[in-house]
Amino acid sequence: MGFHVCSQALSSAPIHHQFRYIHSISRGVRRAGVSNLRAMQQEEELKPPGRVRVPHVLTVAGSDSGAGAGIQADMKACAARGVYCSTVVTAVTAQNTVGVQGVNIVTEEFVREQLKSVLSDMRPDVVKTGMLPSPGIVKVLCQSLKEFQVGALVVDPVMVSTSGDVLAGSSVLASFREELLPLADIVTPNLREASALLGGAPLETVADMHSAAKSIHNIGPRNVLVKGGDLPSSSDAVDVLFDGKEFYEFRSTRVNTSNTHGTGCTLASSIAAELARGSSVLSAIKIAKHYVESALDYSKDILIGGGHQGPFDHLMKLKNSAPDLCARRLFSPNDLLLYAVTDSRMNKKWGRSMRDAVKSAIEGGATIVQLREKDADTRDFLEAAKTCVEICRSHGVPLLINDRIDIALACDADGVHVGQSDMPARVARTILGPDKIIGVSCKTPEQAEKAWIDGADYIGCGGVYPTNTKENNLTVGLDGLKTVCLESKLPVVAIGGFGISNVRPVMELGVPNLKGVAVVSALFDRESVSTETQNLLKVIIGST
Ligand SMILES: Cc1ncc(COP(=O)(O)OP(=O)(O)O)c(N)n1
Ligand SMILES: Cc1nc(C(=O)O)sc1CCOP(=O)(O)O
Ligand SMILES: [Mg+2]
Repeated sequence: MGFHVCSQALSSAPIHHQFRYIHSISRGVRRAGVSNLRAMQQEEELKPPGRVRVPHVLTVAGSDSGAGAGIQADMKACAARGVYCSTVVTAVTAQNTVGVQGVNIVTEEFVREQLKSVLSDMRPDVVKTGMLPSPGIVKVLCQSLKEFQVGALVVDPVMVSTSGDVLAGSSVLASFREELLPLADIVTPNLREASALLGGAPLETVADMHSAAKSIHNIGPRNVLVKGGDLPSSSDAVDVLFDGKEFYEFRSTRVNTSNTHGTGCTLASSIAAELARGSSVLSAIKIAKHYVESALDYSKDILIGGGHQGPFDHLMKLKNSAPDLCARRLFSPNDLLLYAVTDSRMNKKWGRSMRDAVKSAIEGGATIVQLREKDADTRDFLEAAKTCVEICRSHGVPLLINDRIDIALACDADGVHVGQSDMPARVARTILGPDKIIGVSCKTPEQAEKAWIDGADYIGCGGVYPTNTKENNLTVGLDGLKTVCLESKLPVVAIGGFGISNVRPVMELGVPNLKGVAVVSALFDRESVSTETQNLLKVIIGST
């Protein structure tokens, strides 16, 4: 299959070079009688200018109607790892979290047709196999792989589902041994599959796994990963890799969850995805294992189905929309009512930590918080921000970071606030994705229009009154605020010089877009942040 040579030769090359090279090598090998170099040149010439090749895995597997395993798991894993995934369906199963209720095997002719469609045109970098339910289908696959060579072949020798149902009978075993495994760059049996491939002797210890990996390697695959997730004698999950020379052990703490349906498919397709991205076999396994563990850990408390083995969340996003599991919720313009903006200098002056400042503001009734820490050390800022995220989330109050998109991402804040000379909102939106809150400072209707086009959620308009908190800040006054509010398509929070004595006229402007006031010194340059917040909130509520 050619992958082994590539990975050895390129292990120290930068990842994007490795990726380009794997494409070139695999294309080169495909053309019999043409030198690799010539084929590589032709390949580059064939690529239309300005178009980018993307890593691509073809999965040849069965469909799982419950979507925890099989083709569906492979597609989600590849999507999560940033790799395109095409599919050849070998069987359609009726399946849920209880078990497999039915299997409908696709004809050999139609599997061949699917393989030809994908391999002749779309040229996947890596083929990954899962459920191959008949010796005839294994034969068709092996013939196609010889006709259309690919960069690497990952074989997950699926035989029995996690619920204990047989997905490939013993007749398939001989085809695996004689035809498929000799073509594989890596095969990933679990304990039962490894035992079945070797004639049925049970594997009970890590030493048994070592000798099984070696024996399976003798059948022909370049690498054998025996997965020890079910090993009764170990409290850790141990997987053993044998590459023909060395053994490697991958140990990880078991995730305490029953949501493990599809872990085998996911690990194999994640390995395939990493190989397609240009990783060596060893790195691909490491990255894939880490990814599967993170997804299992994220999903350990999700509930889908009534059976004893649930699916997990490959994209680690489902809980964002489950209000009972996560206090995070979508942005509402009413969150802007009393917007507390912290200030590192004021915290220092009053001997307050960022955490205590945020906690007090929330206790006083702040409806949204922004960490505006202009001279905080990055590491300290990140640590404090993580604590503030926890506090805010436990109170259902959104937390935004001023200016620093990196800190917002690292602490998983709810969003950012950026000004006219900070990172453009359009770029921040691309980096942060659709779910985060983005606010933009605007002094004019034109800036407000641009913020809307760029995908912001709200604008901050000021300085309404003069302020000592921000140097050289242009004041727009109540009239400027009103003009911006009337033109803005986004909700507006007013900022600059607000306190108990002057907040009422702003709230009484009577423009529907104006949703609240953002305040720094009147809350944080005071002895009791919670009392000041409470008192200001009373005035705001009283005037709305
Ligand atoms: C709610 C809100 N509005 C405006 C600002 C000011 O942001 P910016 O113009 O980027 O200035 P700095 O705060 O970075 O000095 C804000 N922070 N919050
Ligand atoms: C951070 C900030 N931005 C402003 C703007 O006009 O965009 S005014 C300002 C400072 C607001 O502080 P205080 O509440 O202490 O006046
Ligand atoms: Mg800024």
